Amino acid sequence: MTDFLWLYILLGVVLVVGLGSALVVPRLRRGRSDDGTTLAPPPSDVEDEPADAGAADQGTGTATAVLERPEPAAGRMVRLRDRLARSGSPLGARLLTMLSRDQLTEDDWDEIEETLLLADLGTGPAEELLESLRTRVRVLGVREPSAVRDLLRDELLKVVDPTLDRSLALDRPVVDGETKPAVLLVVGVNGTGKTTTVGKLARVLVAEDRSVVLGAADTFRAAAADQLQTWGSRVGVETVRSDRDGADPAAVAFDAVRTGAANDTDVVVVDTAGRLQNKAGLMDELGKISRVITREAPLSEVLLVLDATTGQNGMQQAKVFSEVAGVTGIVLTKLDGTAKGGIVVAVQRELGVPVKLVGLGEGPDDLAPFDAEDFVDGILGG
Ligand SMILES: Nc1nc2c(ncn2[C@@H]2O[C@H](COP(=O)(O)OP(=O)(O)OP(=O)(O)O)[C@@H](O)[C@H]2O)c(=O)[nH]1
Repeated sequence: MTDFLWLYILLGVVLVVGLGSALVVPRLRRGRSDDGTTLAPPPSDVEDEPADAGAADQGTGTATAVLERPEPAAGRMVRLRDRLARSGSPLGARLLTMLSRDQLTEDDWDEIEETLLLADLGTGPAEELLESLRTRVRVLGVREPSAVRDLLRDELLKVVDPTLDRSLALDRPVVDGETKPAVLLVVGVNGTGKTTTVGKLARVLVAEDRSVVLGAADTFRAAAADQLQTWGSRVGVETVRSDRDGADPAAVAFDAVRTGAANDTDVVVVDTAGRLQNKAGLMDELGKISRVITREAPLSEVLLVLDATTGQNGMQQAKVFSEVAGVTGIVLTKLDGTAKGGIVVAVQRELGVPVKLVGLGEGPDDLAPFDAEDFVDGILGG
């Protein structure tokens, strides 16, 4: 009898332990997401599937008690005027002074050309602008300051090109009858302001009442994911990330898009490290990220972030990124820190894609949709 009693106790213990682990283990496997979303590994039949696909962890960062209300994005470019004025003698002011001289000699025209080149406009657009100005000044004989200003405004506007479509592609694509999020991939050399731009862009989208998920696929710099999560949590936006240093960026990007699709999110914005070790390495990394993302949803935009203060020097790297990543739009950051606005024109010409957004400072709402007229008025200074 005593022998049977021990047997019953043993059976009871086995049952309790078995039941407990059946309930607890799956919960642990779901990661630390507190909104119930599960981690989503990429399809296993993929030949270039990331080694640690599905390893991304999710930090919702939505627990912040008071969410910030980002400003509407419209009209932000007006700030450019003040910022440019503070960053040194604006291009426009110098040109206006020269063009208003009584008799414009060859030396004056040389000086004007030099000013345009120093402003990073690039040789082609600078010559074009100069030619046009020379003809119109000769024909019209304008000297009166307001007429000179109008003329210069006109010509600058032409080279900046107000006809380009600068809107972000945010329409949600439909794949096999399912509406997916619009996916924006953000690439560029480290230090140009990618992570900050993704954070600011989340705010622009939230201000437009869109739901957003951020993907912290810059797994190279450990602090980048924290930085992004902080940006997101301030406006109630979820950040999908990995807590493991050096995790596969493609896996994190995939998980972010999967999470966005599962939650019926409008836009997923993916930050990348994009370190320019060499062209082949970069092609490998960005190629893998976009291939893995497109298994879940097509890429709506590939935005290249460029630092305006690096001017023509940044152009070579920009070209490599544009060749490798199929860039659809440019974000020009730190425009507040340079008097050389000409880079807007040069980069559009070189890469053949429009500047869509500009960074005008370090403040959370210092990212503006690019507007050609506001930009020209900004560099003309008033
Ligand atoms: N003045 C100014 N500073 C900016 C702007 N955009 C970004 N920054 C600053 O540029 C610095 C670098 O920004 P990050 O966003 O960390 O750059 P990143 O490209 O993500 O860098 P990695 O993560 O190393 O690749 C930060 O100090 C930003 O505040 C801008 O439009 N104007």
